[in-house]
This record gives sequence, structure tokens and C-alpha cells, in this order.
Amino acid sequence: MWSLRRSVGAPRVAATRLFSSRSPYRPQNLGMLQYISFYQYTQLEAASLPRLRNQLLQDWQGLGVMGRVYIAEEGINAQITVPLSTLGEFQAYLKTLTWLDDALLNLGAVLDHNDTTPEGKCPFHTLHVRVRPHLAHDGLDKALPMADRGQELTPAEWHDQLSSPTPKRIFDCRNYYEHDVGRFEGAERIMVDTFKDTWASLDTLLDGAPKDTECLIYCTGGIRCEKVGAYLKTNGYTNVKRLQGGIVHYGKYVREQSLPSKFRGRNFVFDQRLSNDDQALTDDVLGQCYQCGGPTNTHVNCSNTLCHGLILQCDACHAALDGACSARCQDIKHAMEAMAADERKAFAKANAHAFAHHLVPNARVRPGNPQHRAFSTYHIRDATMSPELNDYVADLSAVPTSGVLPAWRAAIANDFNDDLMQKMVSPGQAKLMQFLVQALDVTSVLEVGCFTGYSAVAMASALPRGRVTTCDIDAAAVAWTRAQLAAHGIENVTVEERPGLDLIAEMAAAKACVDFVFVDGAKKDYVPIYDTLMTTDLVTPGGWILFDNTLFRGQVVEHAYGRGSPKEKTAAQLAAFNAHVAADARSRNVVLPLYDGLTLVQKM
Ligand SMILES: C[S@@+](CC[C@H](N)C(=O)[O-])C[C@H]1O[C@@H](n2cnc3c(N)ncnc32)[C@H](O)[C@@H]1O
Repeated sequence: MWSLRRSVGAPRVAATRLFSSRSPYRPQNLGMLQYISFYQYTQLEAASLPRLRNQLLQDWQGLGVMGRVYIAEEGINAQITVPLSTLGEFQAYLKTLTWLDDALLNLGAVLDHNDTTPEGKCPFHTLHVRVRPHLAHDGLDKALPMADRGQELTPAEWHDQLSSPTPKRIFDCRNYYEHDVGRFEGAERIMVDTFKDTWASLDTLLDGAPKDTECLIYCTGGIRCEKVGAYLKTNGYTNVKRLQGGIVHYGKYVREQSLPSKFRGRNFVFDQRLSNDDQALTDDVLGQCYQCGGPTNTHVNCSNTLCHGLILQCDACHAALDGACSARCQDIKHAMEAMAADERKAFAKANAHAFAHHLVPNARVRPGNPQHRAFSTYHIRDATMSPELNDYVADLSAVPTSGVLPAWRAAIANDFNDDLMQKMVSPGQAKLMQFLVQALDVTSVLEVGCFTGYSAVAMASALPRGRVTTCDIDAAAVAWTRAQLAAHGIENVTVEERPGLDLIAEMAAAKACVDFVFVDGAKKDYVPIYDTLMTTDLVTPGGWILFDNTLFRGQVVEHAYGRGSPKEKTAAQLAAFNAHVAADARSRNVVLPLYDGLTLVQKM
């Protein structure tokens, strides 16, 4: 619950004092400005957010505040500038917001509103207060319990902790483009496009680590690592420590104390200053130019306005490409500049789709460039699709089937926990597979990796005259599936308890024949399974094989170019598998960026 209570004597803010409320809010000549950032996780009432938004907008405009403020049911996050002339009033105003008690005000640089130089200019021109579903969009199905977020360390404690010789893991909870230009020594990057990708990445990095591993976590201002702290604590890690106020706070501390910074390079900030010199904690240039690989810490947005992708670019490449991220974007930029306004508008409309995947600040994946940053711009994991969107995809895909699948899924949901449910293909992917087996006129399916039979039953229910043979090495899953098949009266699915490779060899030896194989078992077996299917007659020429998880959360790209973490064994295996199939003349294949990546192979 929040309340916008003003105590007696608190400032009454005249909304028109520093600007005219009739004109658009774009104040001029505010003099010297204090850069401030703060956030707080707190419980705000959803229904009251629009009123709170209007109130803050009006009152803060009255004080000459500019910047970006997000409010959500989970709290507030603000990056703003406040004129020094009204700073006292602004701070008094914050004290009247009873729900903001714990907020830590990060006072940043003092800026001159009249300064127009790239180094000194004000990052904001107006004030936006926006109601958002989340402060930091975590993409998780359930809200994280925020009561225990790990131990908060002051910058001084953090500095000491980093100096101590005790073994520790340091996690940079920011995106790759932030990590590229500055980081604490020894910090591990959580390789993500967006915050939502953090969880899978963390799970991989901590796979097998003892639960009492000392985990030191940090981000720019502290907001993201509060959620990461809550996630780690929820997952049983007992020794979680996070940097209070983030790099911003730490930078201020080491400057004030004249200490050597343990954060090297620049702190990337999400405003017009990007990672310019204001944010440098040390002189280290850690970034590499996206084009030539030379050292640079300069982030730029591609000058092709349709692209706008974020890259690191050195001055020479910036001049050579006119600030574009590629020769193609440079051509488009020039072509658009030569167009009349109407023509340019029509061109932009017609071509915007070609850049629709430039959803986030990014550097393009460029396989020819050894310095490329590899990452996934597509949110291909089911986990990143909301349950509603997943249901929508399934509901809006119409394939005639026996209709048993929802009851089958309900039975699984009844007997297995949410984590285990994640092992199954999603309802949307099940629909795709049903569509495929019908469209490809399949009569006989082999599946490797049955688990609870969801994908097997999905295909079988779409093939009334077809048959599905599936297998698993997990005796309990096989027993459960067999019992359910009997209970549901499903007769066209057979479950074998044995490794997929053994079953394939046996079926081939018995001169059996299938026209569709779905492979969803252990990823280390993908290459031998593929090779066995190519060398035996179990699948005849023209037959189909569908491999699941072949993009593995996008991690395969890093491994394809030798830059992946050795801890990501599965991604490395899948990258090797993808390369193996692509180079093999015995089949043709297409890699589909759907769900966790699907590779459809046709035997030649
Ligand atoms: C991702 S789950 C399969 C999910 C299932 N296809 C679905 O969508 O409902 C992977 C399954 O493969 C099984 N598995 C692992 N190695 C295997 C192997 N060598 N042969 C057969 N199954 C295997 C695991 O026991 C696990 O149950």
C-alpha cells in the first residue's frame, strides 16, 4: 500500500513555477542540475498508480525535474536531474512520500543545463513518469519473494571483500554491452540480451557449485542485483552479498576516499551519455570496436535510423562508416538522406520489418568478424514467452487431433512439479509438431526422450492411423507414461525403457522403418544418433528428423566461434552438432529459431 501523504509544512509545489503548464514540458535555462538516481522495491497498489504518476509528473515538473521515472506495483525507479535551486524542496518532497523511506539517493554529476558539449550536456530534455508492469522485467512466471535478497554491502565493505583472499564468485548482473566496457576484476558476465535471460545463464554458471559459495553480485545502481539476490536466495544459495547502490555508489566512494578502483573501465548508463568519460572509473579501455576489433569504449547507436543497433565503434570506423554498424546500414542511411520526406517515410514503413529484430541495444552477430559479440536477439526460449502468449500460440494454431492432449497435460501437472514441467515441449511447440507430422504425411514416428510422453502423445493424437514409438532411460518416467497410456486408452504409442541409440540400432537391425524421428534426449547423443540414422535404413531417403533445443538459449553462437564458457557443455555439444549436420551432404536441414531452437533435417 502506498500513500501520497504530505506532512504539515511540507512543500506545496507550484506546477507552473518553472514552466508554463500549457506548453509542452521542455524547460530551458534551469541553471546547474544535480543528476540523481534512486529506486525502491515496495508494494504499490496497482489501481493507484495512474494517480501517483500524474501527481509526480505535475509536482516534479513544477520543480524543474527532468528524466525518466518508472513506477510499478513493485516500486519506483528514477533517473533524473533536479535544478540545484530546487534540490532542497525536491528532497523535502521525497520525505513526504511515506513509502520511499529506504530509498538510497545516488547523487551523481552536477551538470550545466546550458552546456551543449557531448561530454557535459544534460542527458534529459523532459520528464517522463511511466507506469510499468515491472521495475526490472525479470520474465519470471512468479514474483520473486523479495524479503530475502542477500546481504547488502556498503561500497567500503564491498571494496574490502574484493581485497580479501577468500574464494568467491563475482557476478556482473548487467548486460553484455555494459560488461564490455567496464567491470570488477574477476567478474563473470551473465551473457544476456536482456535482464530476463539472467536466470538460465546463472543456473548454468552455478551448475554444480556448492550452495554456500560466496556470491558477490553487482549492477549499475543496485536494482537488478536485488532481484538476482532474491533469486539466488530462493534457490538455496546461503552466502549472497550485493553491492549497495551499485557501481554508481562504489565509484563515488573510491573517488571520495582516493582509493584505487577495483572496477576497471567505464560504467555504462542508460541515457544519452551512454558510456562516455563521465562514467570512467579507471582509464582502462576494455571494449573492442565492432568493426576492426581495435580498443574503444565508445558506444554508438547505428546511424541508420531503422536499425539504431548499439555497437562499440572506434573513431576511425565511425568516420569510415558514417556511424553505421555495417556497409548495408550505411547505404540505407545515405539512400534515406537523399529521399524527400514523404518518400523517406514510405521507405521506413516498408523496410522497418527488416530491422524488427533490433529490439534491444545490440551489436549484430557477424560471423565473419572475429570481434563480433555473439548473443541471441530472438527470445527463443519458452521461458521468455509468457504463459499467456504460449497458450495463445497453441490456442490459435488449429490442427485436427483426437483432443486428448489437454487432459494428458493436466495429468502431468497433477503429478509433477513446475521444474519438471519445463522439460516438456510447450503446447505451442506440440501444435507445430502435430502440424508437421500431418503435413509431411507421416505414419510412423520414433522419439528419443519420452519423459512423461507429452510430445509423443501430441504426435500420436494427430496421427489416428499412425504409430509412435518412444523411449527413455528413466524407469519412473516410463512407468508413469505406460500407466497413463492405459488409463487414457491410447493404443498407438509404445514406450521402451532403453537408451535411444540402442533402440535405433535394434529397430534398424529388425529392418523397421520410420518416416519421422523426434530427438529430445541427452544432447551428447545428437551426433551419434544423427550418424546412425544416416547410415542405417531405419529412416529411408526423404524421411524427416526433428532435433529439439538446437539453439540452447542462444548459447550455441558463442561456442560456434570459440568464445563460449567451458562450463556450458551442452551448448558446446549442440554447436558441434549443428556444424556437423550443416556440413553433411547426406541430408538437407533448416535451423528454426523457434522455442529453444529446432533443426529439421531431411535425409537425402
Ligand atoms: C527434455 S526431456 C523429454 C521431453 C519430452 N520429449 C516431452 O516433450 O514431453 C528429455 C528426456 O530424455 C531422457 N533421456 C536422456 N538420455 C536419454 C537416452 N540416451 N535415451 C533416451 N532417453 C534419454 C531423459 O531421461 C528425459 O526424460
